[in-house]
Amino acid sequence: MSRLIAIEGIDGSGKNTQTELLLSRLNTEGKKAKKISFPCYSETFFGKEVGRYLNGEFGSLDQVHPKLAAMLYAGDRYEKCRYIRKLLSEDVLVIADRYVPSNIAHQSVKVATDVRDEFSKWVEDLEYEIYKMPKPDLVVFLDVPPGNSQELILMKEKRDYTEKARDLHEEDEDYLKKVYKCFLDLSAKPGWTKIECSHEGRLRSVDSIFVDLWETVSQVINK
Ligand SMILES: Nc1ncnc2c1ncn2[C@@H]1O[C@H](COP(=O)(O)OP(=O)(O)OP(=O)(O)O)[C@@H](O)[C@H]1O
Ligand SMILES: Cc1cn([C@H]2C[C@H](O)[C@@H](COP(=O)(O)O)O2)c(=O)[nH]c1=O
Repeated sequence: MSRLIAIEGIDGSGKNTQTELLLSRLNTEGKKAKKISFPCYSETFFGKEVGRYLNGEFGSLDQVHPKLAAMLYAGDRYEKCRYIRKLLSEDVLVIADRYVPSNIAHQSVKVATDVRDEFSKWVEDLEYEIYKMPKPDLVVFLDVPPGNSQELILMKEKRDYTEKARDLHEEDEDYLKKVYKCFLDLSAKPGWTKIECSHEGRLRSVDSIFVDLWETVSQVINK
């Protein structure tokens, strides 16, 4: 059972929370599973540079060309490519807390709408063709609207790469709204499942969201 499952969503949408629960449930069920989180801020050469980018050290959001930012994230993932391939070859289920779709959603919204598809294709070529990253078998979008996620961002623990409560991406609410819309559009594509994490404007509980996530993942791993 070689499977790569990516959990996606905007900043502060509960990806870490849900991927930890998923890993623990898979282990309880006796499945071989590992979790990997991107960016790998402290482990990889490019991950450290991503931290500097998100701390604003290379310029503001509109000063850093999205292709250059995307290349930092892609480089970080490429440094983990061999590890992921090894796990998959050993039939270990790999749960990715963010993967290539994060690069598409977060970087493509910085370019004009008429060239967004072209930009997304460029990211896919870079990651899947040039770097030969394995493609995910399932992408789950945790649908938390930006209004709900802002509170969660502020609940996060301090990060090593920044002293700020909100990093370069998180502090720009208009940008996060565009990223959210982009994820919504992507989640209609084949291979994606969307989980609605809020109801009537209120965030659902961690446990109830996990019920839906487990049902979605079970269908893929039991195929
Ligand atoms: N459904 C929920 N209800 C209430 N609090 C939640 C829920 N999901 C997550 N949280 C809390 O929100 C904060 C952010 O969650 P988490 O770190 O899982 O998000 P994330 O999507 O991984 O964030 P990021 O990608 O920006 O690092 C944490 O403090 C977590 O405990
Ligand atoms: C993997 C990846 C991430 N991003 C963006 C998404 C977030 O705004 C940050 C990472 O923050 P987190 O709190 O550590 O999740 O970076 C991106 O633009 N491209 C990517 O590939």
